[in-house]
Amino acid sequence: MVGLNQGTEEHPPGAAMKAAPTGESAIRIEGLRKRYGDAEAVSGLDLVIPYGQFVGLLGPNGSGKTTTMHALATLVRPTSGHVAVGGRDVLRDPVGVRRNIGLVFQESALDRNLTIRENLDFSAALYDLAPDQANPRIEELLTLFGLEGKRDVQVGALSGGMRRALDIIRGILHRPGILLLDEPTIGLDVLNRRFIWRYLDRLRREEGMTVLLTTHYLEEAEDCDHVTFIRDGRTIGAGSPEEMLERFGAFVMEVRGGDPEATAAITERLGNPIIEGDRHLFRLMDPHQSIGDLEEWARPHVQSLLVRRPDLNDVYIWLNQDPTGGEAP
Ligand SMILES: Nc1ncnc2c1ncn2[C@@H]1O[C@H](COP(=O)(O)OP(=O)(O)OP(=O)(O)O)[C@@H](O)[C@H]1O
Repeated sequence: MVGLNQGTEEHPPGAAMKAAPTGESAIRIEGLRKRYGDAEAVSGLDLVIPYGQFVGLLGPNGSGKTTTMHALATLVRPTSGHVAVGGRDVLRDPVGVRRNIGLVFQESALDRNLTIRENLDFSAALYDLAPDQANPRIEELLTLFGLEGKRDVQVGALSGGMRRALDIIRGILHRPGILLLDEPTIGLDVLNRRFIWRYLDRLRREEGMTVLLTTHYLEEAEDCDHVTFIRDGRTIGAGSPEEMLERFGAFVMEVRGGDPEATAAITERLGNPIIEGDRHLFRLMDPHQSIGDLEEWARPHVQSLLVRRPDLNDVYIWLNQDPTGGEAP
């Protein structure tokens, strides 16, 4: 991948910023704390991301995801701890950090009164992209995202989905080596979400881009190399999605609307369930455990009963109810 920024001493203009400069991690967070008055938004977070990895930072509302992203993007000053991006410390070299990252944040960075093209030209200028570098890139991305016919339309007149696509174009215009995505697909329909993920996947594979993602759509994190679940600003579980699913169990028996007798009988066989609304999730650790008789007995006593493979949504619910659950055995 060619870095189109103006360059620094280590990365002169046009130098290849192929992901993996010597030894450094793309992202290194050590003991990050951020306090707002008496409240602690992030409480000692550690996260190290090697170059080229796709990592999900997952957690409920208010768990500290955006604050962490903002600390990485030099928008929030850590109260304590050490944060480095692309080998650069966010406090000592914020300009160097910003030059090498792309941001797609919850709040759009677009100016609603400018047209698409004006927004992108402005962004290109911010990253010191020369017009002969920026113009083909802008046109390529507008075409790819189906916005080429709208280049002269004011951003305020675009649909929410188009604005989000434009936010993403803006985030990757300068070919950053490291991309921070804070709920990038919020508000997009399924087709647009899939499209954007296919494109980001291509960028990762072809250009070795490092991606840190927060999302509430946990299926988007299934392709991550690593996921870190946080709550109250602390890690409550971390590993590859496969490892997390394995720790959760081989299968899950999902029961809705069971009468108390049925729920008690299943609990006796399978252990305490994870309860979410009217759903009881029973974890089956042994893939060979025979439960056919239990299923048959329970079916008439419940509204629905399904035995299925677990997914990251199950892991998320489990860890939020049992924050020690995600620790490696
Ligand atoms: N500028 C601020 N001033 C005071 N408190 C803040 C500020 N920004 C965040 N917080 C608090 O810090 C905590 C973490 O917020 P943060 O936005 O990082 O969570 P989040 O995990 O990104 O949530 P969501 O999923 O809702 O976006 C919350 O309790 C929030 O109220």
